[in-house]
Amino acid sequence: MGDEDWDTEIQDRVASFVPDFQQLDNFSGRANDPSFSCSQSRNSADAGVGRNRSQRMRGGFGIGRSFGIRGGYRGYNEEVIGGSGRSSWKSHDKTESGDNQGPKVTYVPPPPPDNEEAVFAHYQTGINFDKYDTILVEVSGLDPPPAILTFEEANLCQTLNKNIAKAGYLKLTPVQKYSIPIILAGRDLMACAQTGSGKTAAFLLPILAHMMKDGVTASHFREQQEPECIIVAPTRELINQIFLEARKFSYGTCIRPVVIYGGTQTGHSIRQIMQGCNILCATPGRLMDIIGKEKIGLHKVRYLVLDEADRMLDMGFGPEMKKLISCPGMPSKDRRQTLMFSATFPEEIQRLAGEFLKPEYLFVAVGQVGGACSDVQQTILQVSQYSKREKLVEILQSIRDERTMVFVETKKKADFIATFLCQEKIPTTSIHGDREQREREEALRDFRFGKCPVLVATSVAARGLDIEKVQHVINFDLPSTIDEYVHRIGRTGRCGNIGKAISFFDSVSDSHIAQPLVKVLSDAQQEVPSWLEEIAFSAQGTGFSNPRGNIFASVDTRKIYQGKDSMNTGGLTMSSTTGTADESWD
Ligand SMILES: Nc1ncnc2c1ncn2[C@@H]1O[C@H](COP(=O)(O)OP(=O)(O)OP(=O)(O)O)[C@@H](O)[C@H]1O
Repeated sequence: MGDEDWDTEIQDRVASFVPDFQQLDNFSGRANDPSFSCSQSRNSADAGVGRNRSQRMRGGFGIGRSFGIRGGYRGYNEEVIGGSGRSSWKSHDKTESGDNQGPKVTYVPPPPPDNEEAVFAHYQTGINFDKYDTILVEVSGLDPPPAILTFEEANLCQTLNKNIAKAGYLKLTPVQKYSIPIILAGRDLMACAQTGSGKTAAFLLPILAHMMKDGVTASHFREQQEPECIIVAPTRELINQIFLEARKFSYGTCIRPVVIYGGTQTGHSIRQIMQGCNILCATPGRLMDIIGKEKIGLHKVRYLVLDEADRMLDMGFGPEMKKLISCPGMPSKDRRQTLMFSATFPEEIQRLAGEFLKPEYLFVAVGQVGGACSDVQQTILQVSQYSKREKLVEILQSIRDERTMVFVETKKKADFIATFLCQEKIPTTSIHGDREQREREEALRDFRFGKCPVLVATSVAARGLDIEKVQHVINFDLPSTIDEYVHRIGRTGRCGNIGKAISFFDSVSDSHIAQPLVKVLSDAQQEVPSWLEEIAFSAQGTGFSNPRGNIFASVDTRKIYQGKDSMNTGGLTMSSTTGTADESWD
């Protein structure tokens, strides 16, 4: 994972997927060997694979390319922070791409299909969807509105209700039951709920309902647009997915969502915006670039949403988000509604979030904060680096063409493993930050539609992606943090469906994660192998004694820091509605 440095992507936009087959033999059993190379990954940052993992555990906003909170090193490969966005909000950059380095980006993504059937295409909820109702929910903060139990109680307008029905939504998920009334009541919110449990609709529906009630007018062609809502997410594919959800729920209304993200032609982003923009879905780099080019005015922003908020606030994107909220024209936190969603919310990130949220924001925790989705059957296998490829092939051959995501640590390795699997006659594609955006989207399409049932991915695909029928996740390499593990395995077992996650544990390189892994497994009532318990036990006293790396909160951190000056303690009371969360992670 250490190779996913943010600015390497700028330099290496034209990488093509033409793996060097001769190199494959060199790869055997030397996954972390920096000497191992591949022709399409001409990226010196890949040498970072050998970095000491402990470097990744430090926190706080910093400068440059140092490592961040919970392994949140600067930027992964998720989004290029445009040159203009780094130093000032205003762009003086005249290049099309907005990036000062690297070749001009000319990719214009194809427009999404706009026939009604395609807009509302969805997959079925699974057999465990109703079990969501038994998950404990905790709400903290002053005077929260009561949860709703049905869509009718939300009192949304007719068009929204029709769209909800066409999307196949019959019942609210827990995060929706609690978040929708909170957002409708105009409150700021930090919400944490397990992967695949409907957080996107939990913020989109009430925002759209408000906008409809307020009589937001259709925006027409203008050089500068003033959106009412800005949604940011860390990866291009995820923000595109959120845009498609926004387009679905706003279907037949005058509200116009627009998506802009890196790796595509900036001129295309500008043209999309100029045609009218009520809801702007953006990755941070492109957003700051467009603001710098004064194509977006911020005066009317009433809703600011940070999806995967812990990621958006850590070292990678935190500085950009801070810049965003201090851009000229951006309403102060008192005059906008700020909403944060994720499946994981480390304590330090919650503290940083206080800068963005009104002091009396509400905190919703569905189940255990940062807990793995209980619909994913987790298996940990002890496999050494030298046996991983063989084991992978054995597993993939036994599960045949069931859709599988294989996570690896580096971009180079993603290409090598993908090529290797193709040679083994297993149709495979790959997604990572060294691939051009066109290739990334093609890879996702090939995977989504079953042309390639195996997708080898780096952390770029770990969060948020909602792909039908992903039955398996394989961690060929375990990630450096437990939160990343939780997000990765959450690509399966979504919306009440069952999924399986298999992780290769190499006791030489993965012992740092043994303790939090044991905790996550046991919290999700999964079998914990005795060898893993032993490794976790022997790791005690080595600096990892807190199972979540000492920076994880099970609940609203305002409770822990109540009365301490450094914390945002505004309006904290407990108003647990259906039970209490497990606080043992503190
Ligand atoms: N009430 C509902 N009824 C039926 N399907 C739903 C409902 N809410 C959400 N879904 C579907 O469940 C899937 C997962 O939702 P979503 O992507 O919003 O999850 P998430 O909680 O944001 O996950 P992640 O943490 O991985 O980002 C989507 O396909 C979505 O359309």
